[in-house]
Amino acid sequence: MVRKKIPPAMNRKIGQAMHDYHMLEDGDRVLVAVSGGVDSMVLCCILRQWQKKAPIRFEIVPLHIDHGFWRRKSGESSPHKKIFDQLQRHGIDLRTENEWSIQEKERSCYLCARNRRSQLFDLARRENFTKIALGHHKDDLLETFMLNILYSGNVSTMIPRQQLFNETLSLIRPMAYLEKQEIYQLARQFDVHPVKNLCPLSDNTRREKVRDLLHNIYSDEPGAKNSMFAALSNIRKDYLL
Ligand SMILES: Nc1ncnc2c1ncn2[C@@H]1O[C@H](COP(=O)(O)OP(=O)(O)OP(=O)(O)O)[C@@H](O)[C@H]1O
Repeated sequence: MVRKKIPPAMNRKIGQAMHDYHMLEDGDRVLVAVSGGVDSMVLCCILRQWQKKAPIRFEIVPLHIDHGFWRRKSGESSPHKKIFDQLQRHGIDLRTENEWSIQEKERSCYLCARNRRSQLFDLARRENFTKIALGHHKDDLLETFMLNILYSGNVSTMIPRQQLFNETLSLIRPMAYLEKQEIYQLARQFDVHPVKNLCPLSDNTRREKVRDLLHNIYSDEPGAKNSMFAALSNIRKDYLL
């Protein structure tokens, strides 16, 4: 059975993130970036529920960028219908665009993600969207923080709201305060299932390493996740080099 109501504790976290970072305003047009993974599909369902209840009016348009990996696998069909059907049950229409083409011999995770990002920005600006919503969550933010410390030598992460193009467009991450486990719980409740990513490349070894590392830290020290997350907004500049 599909239960659409978001449990109050999770709804409070979403509301807190929205409030802390002024994510939504009356009249917003929100382009929701949907990969077909569980996070961005749950994000769509959350925004749909908020749209029904919020005292402000905003529009949501979920968009999937099809990288076309399925074309190279026999028997596979486009992810559009698999995502579309699931979101339809929540009263949401999915739009799909083919990715801007990339030379196959040049394809890499970095290039693919950069290309997708440019395509999202371009479409958002051409069609007067005010926000692009992404499915990142608290665990993603902590992983990125660790990745940047361990491999890039800087202290930073993905921020819940990022202003772009003279503040005419913002990237928002409404699930910034939700943990991955909570997103899985919502996925079961909303009855959404990830659509398999058929990308033949996987350049995620560093992220996976960091994920394992963090998992071990959290198992040893159950309070560590919240403490690390709090540290992201408690910078003592006088005690840094
Ligand atoms: N093909 C795509 N089309 C549209 N948006 C995308 C696509 N791929 C990724 N995104 C957006 O970028 C976010 C981060 O992408 P990433 O590949 O890191 O996904 P993820 O952490 O596995 O999350 P998800 O479960 O949503 O795939 C996604 O949550 C989604 O909002």
